[in-house]
Amino acid sequence: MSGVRVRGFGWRHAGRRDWAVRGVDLRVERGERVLLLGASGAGKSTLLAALAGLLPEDSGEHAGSIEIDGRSADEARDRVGIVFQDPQSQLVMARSGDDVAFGLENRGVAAGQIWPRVDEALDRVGFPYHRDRPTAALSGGEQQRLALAGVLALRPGLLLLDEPTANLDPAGAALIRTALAQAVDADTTLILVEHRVAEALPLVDRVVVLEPGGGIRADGPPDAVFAAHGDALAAEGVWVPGREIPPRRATGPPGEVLLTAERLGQPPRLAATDLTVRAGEALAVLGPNGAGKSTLALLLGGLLRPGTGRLAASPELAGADARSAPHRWRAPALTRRIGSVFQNPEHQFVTGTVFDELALGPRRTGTAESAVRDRVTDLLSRLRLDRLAAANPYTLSGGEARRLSVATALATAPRLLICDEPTFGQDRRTWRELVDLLADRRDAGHGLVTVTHDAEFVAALADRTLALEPLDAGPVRR
Ligand SMILES: Nc1ncnc2c1ncn2[C@@H]1O[C@H](COP(=O)(O)OP(=O)(O)OP(=O)(O)O)[C@@H](O)[C@H]1O
Ligand SMILES: Nc1ncnc2c1ncn2[C@@H]1O[C@H](COP(=O)(O)OP(=O)(O)OP(=O)(O)O)[C@@H](O)[C@H]1O
Repeated sequence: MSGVRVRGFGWRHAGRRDWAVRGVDLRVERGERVLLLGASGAGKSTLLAALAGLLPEDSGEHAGSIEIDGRSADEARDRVGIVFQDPQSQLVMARSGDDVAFGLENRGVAAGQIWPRVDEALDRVGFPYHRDRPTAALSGGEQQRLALAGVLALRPGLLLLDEPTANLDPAGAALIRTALAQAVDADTTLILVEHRVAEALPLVDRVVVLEPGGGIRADGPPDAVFAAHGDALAAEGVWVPGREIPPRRATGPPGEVLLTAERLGQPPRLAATDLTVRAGEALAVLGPNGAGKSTLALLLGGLLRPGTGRLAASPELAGADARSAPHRWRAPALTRRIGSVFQNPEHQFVTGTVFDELALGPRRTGTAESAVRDRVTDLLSRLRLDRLAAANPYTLSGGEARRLSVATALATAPRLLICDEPTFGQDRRTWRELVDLLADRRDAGHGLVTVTHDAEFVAALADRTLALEPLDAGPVRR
């Protein structure tokens, strides 16, 4: 028997009342290519982790069974390759090439084959550096390419990918799709989780939709699934291809200047950049992986001291503060003036519950407790996080964690909000809710800077764009 057999499978994470997945029956034959869909929190990542044998018994309660090529998921681990939603959590070695080689060594690949396979995999994903590049000096998109190279090098029989192109620029995402199409041969089974359905469709021949709360909502060839269930799936949050997304343009002209950057740079991560940020305007920062977008976000957010050039806040943003450079402001003043959402939400949380995480900023800036409660309750409900108020932030799904990090930055009602990839990993419904929330802030006169690869987000919300040029890393030597 070959392929994947899931029978009555369920999993309830320790500490949670609700089952993350339940009653799932699924058969996937060897060589099939499946797109696994479902609303944020429907249990897609949990099911992938179960298939990869990565849900330890003591971390939750389990029902039903999983078999891969006739073996349990635990026993079949050497046939499976998985790329997690957060690629950084997967990188273990200090040097990029060693990270890919590590997996091959673990699986007993002959020594003479290891480095040729490492270099081939790095080429396939367009990794732009020599294999000695430190993993700590990679941008988000570069980390994602490396995590993919690590898995493709293994040539696994079952390939499990959780949002593998979410951090990539459009050219990088297209390259990865080509690499995947080549890697997935008749002997390889692919199960792909990807909210952006249109981009994933060329890679798959079947769509399986998880029903939040249990079971499978729809299963079959993509055209048939969307023809039969398109309206219902769109209403539940699935990105059904071909549906219009109404834009949210600014309702008035931009207001006062909040920040001015002149020749602002951070060699070698960001070349000298000029820009102004205004109140009542949504500015989108675009550019290829590694161009310095996240570095610019940290600089504008006052979280990194400028390497070169100058960054100054206007009196409109700095108030009576004599210091105009945001990195010189004390923490409470900075939090009130500028909110930052990092690229990796899971590195940002500091308290034990979702509620406390949201309350932290307002409490630190001296807001009265009753006002804190009102504000937190409002954000929880707008971002569909109410049922998770008591959950530990580190146990959230990818999409839930992303929404929490945006809500956290908004909780102090800062005049300026800087977001690094705010919409990554969102289903269509939560994406819309995030866009509306950010648009409301802009229309209320707040400034908004977003770093993004999300073309739909730019089309829906951005009033102005700034495209960073690629940094010239020179030709790659392997
Ligand atoms: N380690 C954990 N401990 C407790 N609960 C968890 C844990 N991991 C996930 N959950 C919960 O299980 C549910 C399913 O999460 P999962 O990550 O599988 O969803 P998902 O469909 O992949 O969502 P997304 O599209 O947002 O990434 C969510 O409600 C989440 O909060
Ligand atoms: N700690 C670091 N030390 C040295 N170089 C770094 C460090 N972090 C990132 N870099 C490099 O700086 C450049 C800019 O990184 P940054 O994360 O700002 O890019 P980005 O445009 O946000 O990329 P992505 O779209 O992939 O997220 C990249 O070439 C990256 O390899």
